[in-house]
Amino acid sequence: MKLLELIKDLDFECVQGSTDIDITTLVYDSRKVENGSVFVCISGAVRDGHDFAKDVVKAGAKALIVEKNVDVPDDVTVIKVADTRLGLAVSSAAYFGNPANELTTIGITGTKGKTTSTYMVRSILEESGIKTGLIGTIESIIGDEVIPSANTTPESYVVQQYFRKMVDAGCKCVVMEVSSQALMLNRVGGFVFDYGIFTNLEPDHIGPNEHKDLDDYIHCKSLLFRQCKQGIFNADDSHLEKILEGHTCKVETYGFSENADIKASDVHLMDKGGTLGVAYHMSGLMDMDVEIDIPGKFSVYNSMTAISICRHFGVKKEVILDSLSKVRVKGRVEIIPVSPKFTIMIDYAHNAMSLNSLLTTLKEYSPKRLVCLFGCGGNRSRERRFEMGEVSSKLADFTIVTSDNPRNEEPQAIIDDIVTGVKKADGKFITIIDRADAIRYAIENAKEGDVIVLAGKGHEDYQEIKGKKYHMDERELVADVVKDGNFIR
Ligand SMILES: CC(=O)N[C@H]1[C@@H](OP(=O)(O)OP(=O)(O)OC[C@H]2O[C@@H](n3ccc(=O)[nH]c3=O)[C@H](O)[C@@H]2O)O[C@H](CO)[C@@H](O)[C@@H]1O[C@H](C)C(=O)N[C@@H](C)C(=O)N[C@H](CCC(=O)O)C(=O)O
Ligand SMILES: Nc1ncnc2c1ncn2[C@@H]1O[C@H](COP(=O)(O)OP(=O)(O)OP(=O)(O)O)[C@@H](O)[C@H]1O
Ligand SMILES: N[C@H](CCC[C@H](N)C(=O)O)C(=O)O
Ligand SMILES: [Mg+2]
Repeated sequence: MKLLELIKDLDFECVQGSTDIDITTLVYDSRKVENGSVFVCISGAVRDGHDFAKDVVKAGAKALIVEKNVDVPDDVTVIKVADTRLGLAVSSAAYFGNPANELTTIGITGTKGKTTSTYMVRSILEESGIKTGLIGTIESIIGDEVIPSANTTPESYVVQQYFRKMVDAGCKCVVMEVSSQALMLNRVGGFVFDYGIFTNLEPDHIGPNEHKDLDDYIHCKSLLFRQCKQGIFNADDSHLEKILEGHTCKVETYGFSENADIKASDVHLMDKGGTLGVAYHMSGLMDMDVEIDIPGKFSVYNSMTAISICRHFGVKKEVILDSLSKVRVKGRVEIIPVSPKFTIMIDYAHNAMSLNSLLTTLKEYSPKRLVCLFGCGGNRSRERRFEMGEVSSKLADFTIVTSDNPRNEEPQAIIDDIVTGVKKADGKFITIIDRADAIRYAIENAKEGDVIVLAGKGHEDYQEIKGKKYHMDERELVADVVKDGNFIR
């Protein structure tokens, strides 16, 4: 491939060398450079790719894409752009032959509900015969291939690479989670989404290496709607007006609001003995009764998100209802069958918003006792700890404070922060630093009618301590306790 072909859609200045050269690979990690590579210098959170300019030339790079000046031999082509992350996105799209043009692309953004909605969309579209790829927090699904995720939205090069693989695997469509960080860091640059969806927004991801403040967080989320053709929005969210600022897409809404294009009403929570679910009526652009075996009022929103999208594909109502009745998402209100006398579920709520909506909705099922077990991630927003502590203390009847992924922080220090929040609301609690011990305590002390929530780790099968990931799957921890049998049955 000629270098010019790769960068033709970029706004660039050729500082030295020629654009009429053959290149082999496009790379943004110096360790992957080969003879003939183009190296994109990214100024990251930890390292600066420009610092590797000399090394990559030694390793065979024939061209560099930069945003700062670099000192390399004259025969190396240097292309300067304003933003190398955007440069990487646009050149990656070209490198993989602009696969987004061969797919219907759906991007879902919002603080919560992205993962759940993407699986619902994929389930409905696949059931109706539309082969659909998925990219998100848990994994990416490309035909039969499943790749575990490091980020909710991967780097732009990986996004384009997965799109290409999806096209090659016969996918007609892709549904992906678009995090605010991804929008901030141009991971989804270089193409226009066919559909952009906004689920909801609450303050989150504000801190070092994330967003500098709430306005920046909102602004980044709003960028999706300058980069999609059809926007679909939660009409009930108080931040909607700001999210719509500067939008260039067509607008359609869903929610409980009178003026929503797709409206929900008559919500009934269902408790079928061990299975918690929800039913509601949908009217407006779509008229149908919906029933799903996933608990929570937020399941109404997530399913409305999915149905609003799938409506555009002309999917039949029966297919929608059938696939929604089957869809389960790992670690999202995932009920583990242990005893008919109490309910235990694994969930991914790891901030105040999700914990609040989860516990609020579970309370509506009128459990005899709501028990909430959680910890908070180290090297993440400290505010989350106070807030989650307070939310659990307020809403749960009993809180078990334990560890999540301590990362490089002291587990006890994180727990102390959570306890500060718990004490603010005066709820009953216990602290058990080891998560396995805490889970054992929760089950062995379960009472009839309890709903026990293991919050925060969801699909994760590890615990990260001081830079190392140790295997830890809550399903296995629960099974270990069940094996010993010291609980009510
Ligand atoms: C702070 C942040 O967002 N970091 C992300 C970012 O890393 P970075 O580019 O800043 O990496 P860096 O280590 O500083 O390196 C800079 C450049 O130098 C290059 N380099 C580095 C070393 C070397 O020897 N040679 C070399 O060339 C790197 O390849 C890179 O191009 O780009 C990487 C690739 O896309 C991401 O994996 C990484 O996510 C980290 C792991 C992370 O924790 N991100 C979080 C904040 C995040 O993005 N979260 C969102 C939302 C999660 C949710 O759903 O709630 C997400 O989408 O995952
Ligand atoms: N629509 C919603 N509104 C509020 N809370 C929700 C909603 N959907 C799910 N939740 C709660 O948030 C948790 C995470 O949901 P989900 O994984 O679908 O969201 P997400 O946007 O992908 O989140 P993340 O950014 O953490 O990956 C769930 O386990 C549940 O407790
Ligand atoms: N992708 C998010 C999820 C964290 C989930 C929770 N288990 C934690 O470790 O805080 C993050 O890395 O911030
Ligand atoms: Mg997610």
